[in-house]
Amino acid sequence: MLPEYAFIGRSNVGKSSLINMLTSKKGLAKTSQTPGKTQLINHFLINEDWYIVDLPGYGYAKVSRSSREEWERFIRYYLKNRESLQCVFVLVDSRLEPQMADLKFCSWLGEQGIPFLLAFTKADKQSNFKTLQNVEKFKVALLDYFEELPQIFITSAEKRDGREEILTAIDDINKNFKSDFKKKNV
Ligand SMILES: Nc1nc2c(ncn2[C@@H]2O[C@H](COP(=O)(O)OP(=O)(O)OP(=O)(O)O)[C@@H](O)[C@H]2O)c(=O)[nH]1
Ligand SMILES: [Mg+2]
Repeated sequence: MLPEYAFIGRSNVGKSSLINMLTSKKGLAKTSQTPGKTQLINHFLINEDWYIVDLPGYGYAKVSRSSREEWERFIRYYLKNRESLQCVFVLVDSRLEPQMADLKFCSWLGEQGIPFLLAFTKADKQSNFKTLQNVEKFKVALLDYFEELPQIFITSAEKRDGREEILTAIDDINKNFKSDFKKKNV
């Protein structure tokens, strides 16, 4: 069993772009200007060591309500039951003020005891000041739901910002995963 990391966020937030940036393989995860491009759970094996999972965006309004609800049920089922899932990267658009859909999703992860990290996307689209302002507002809003804040990354797929930080965080979690795994086999 290999450790798995799920990337999720609202439609068009830049999940597939961030995955491509992290893996350095352009075109590995399909990106698009049309929200809703990713409609399946896509697994990408990285270094034969761990998986990234590209999930379809939540809150995508253009598919029918029933198929959206079905997908959301499926994603929630996957997140709750996937044994190899180490943590979830919740992607948040750094250009926006805190969005209810994102906060609710984080709160749901918290209720389920699913560990998550936050990655703010598209930081190249505005000034650093504006990005940090939105990140700060999001933190304040999260504190309504959590006593402690998760680890936060500020990223740009365009400029490849945040790449080392995220890969280092994944590496650290992988190390623990491997030692646990070994213990069980001795
Ligand atoms: N400038 C800039 N554009 C970005 C960045 N990340 C994504 N984009 C653009 O945003 C759009 C959506 O990106 P995707 O990676 O397809 O988003 P997604 O979250 O996978 O979308 P769905 O699969 O539809 O849910 C594309 O036009 C990307 O080029 C970024 O860091 N900077
Ligand atoms: Mg996508």
